[in-house]
Amino acid sequence: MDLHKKYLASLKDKKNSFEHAVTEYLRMSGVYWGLCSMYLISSEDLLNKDEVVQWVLSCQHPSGGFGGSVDHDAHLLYTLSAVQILLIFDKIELVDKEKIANYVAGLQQDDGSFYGDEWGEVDTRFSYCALSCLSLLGLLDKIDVNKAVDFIVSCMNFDGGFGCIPGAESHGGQIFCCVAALAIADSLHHVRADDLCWWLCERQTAGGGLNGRPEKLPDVCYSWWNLSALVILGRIDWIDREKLRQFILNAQDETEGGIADRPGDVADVFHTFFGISGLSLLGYTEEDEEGIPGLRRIDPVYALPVQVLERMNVRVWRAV
Ligand SMILES: COc1ccc(S(=O)(=O)N2Cc3cc(-c4ccc(C=O)o4)ccc3N(Cc3cncn3C)C[C@H]2Cc2ccc(O)cc2)cc1
Ligand SMILES: [Zn+2]
Repeated sequence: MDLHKKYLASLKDKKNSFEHAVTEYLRMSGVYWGLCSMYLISSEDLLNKDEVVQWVLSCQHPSGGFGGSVDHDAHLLYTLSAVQILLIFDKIELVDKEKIANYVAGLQQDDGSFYGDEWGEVDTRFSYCALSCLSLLGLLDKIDVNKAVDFIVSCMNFDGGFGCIPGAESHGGQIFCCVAALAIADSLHHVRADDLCWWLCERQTAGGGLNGRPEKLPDVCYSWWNLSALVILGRIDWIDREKLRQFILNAQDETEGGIADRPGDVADVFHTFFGISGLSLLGYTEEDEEGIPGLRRIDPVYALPVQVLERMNVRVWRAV
């Protein structure tokens, strides 16, 4: 835990690294992954709250949307990340919620789908970003939720999984987005839970890690994508939790801190966040028996600390 705290706190000082330069376009999400990781290991105090909040606000456009960095175009991905950061810091009152909600609602299409931004890419990832962002702002009534649900259901495949668009293959990342979005819309009855959870538990490989599609290598981030869907559908016991826990712990960098996509690879903030979140979902938090001291609970639907959601009176997910 101490090494992970040092790793996460050091990210703000690595502004000249290659990785920092090539991930400028998603910096808003990178800050959310880093900050939420620090909160989950009870070390959010290591960040300069006012400095981060001012930077987030400097990325907002007149449209109400947020870009991935200063002077970057507004996008739904980074608008959600900005709202999540402000909620973790309890500073959402600094923004005009209606303005953000109007930006998000303006991206919904006639078939219920969402563009990621003005350039028109459609992906079920963006359906999740829209429903999660509006739900967190308490403004779900700004969109046609029934049509949003219809589009998501149109992306369901024979295997019970979901893809980016109708007819696209099932993928762990899209399955999280669609199942969590349907949960927010109180529409989980559309999910063929046994078929989908069979597909999800089949994603566990011999080494204990989960992959995102059949025949692919296991990857720590699917400890979030696949596992959160299993938790939402109440079937976490369909996988071997201890073997998955071991896979995540083996992906830790024992010298520098951080967690990689799999054992032996270089750690990054993306996989550090999803590894810590996976351990939290597996029930190894400070509230659980044999839990990791200092590890807090994460909500499987909103990917935010449960304590943050409870402070906001947003309904926290309880497995069915
Ligand atoms: C290293 O190659 C990639 C490939 C895709 C991407 S991505 O932006 O399309 N994206 C998010 C993502 C981020 C990172 C990363 C490393 C350091 C930082 C600093 O903030 O961020 C690394 C990977 C990654 N991927 C790729 C990936 C993860 N596991 C397997 N792969 C191939 C995911 C990808 C898609 C994505 C997921 C969530 C999200 O909110 C936005 C985009 C980024 C780097
Ligand atoms: Zn990954």
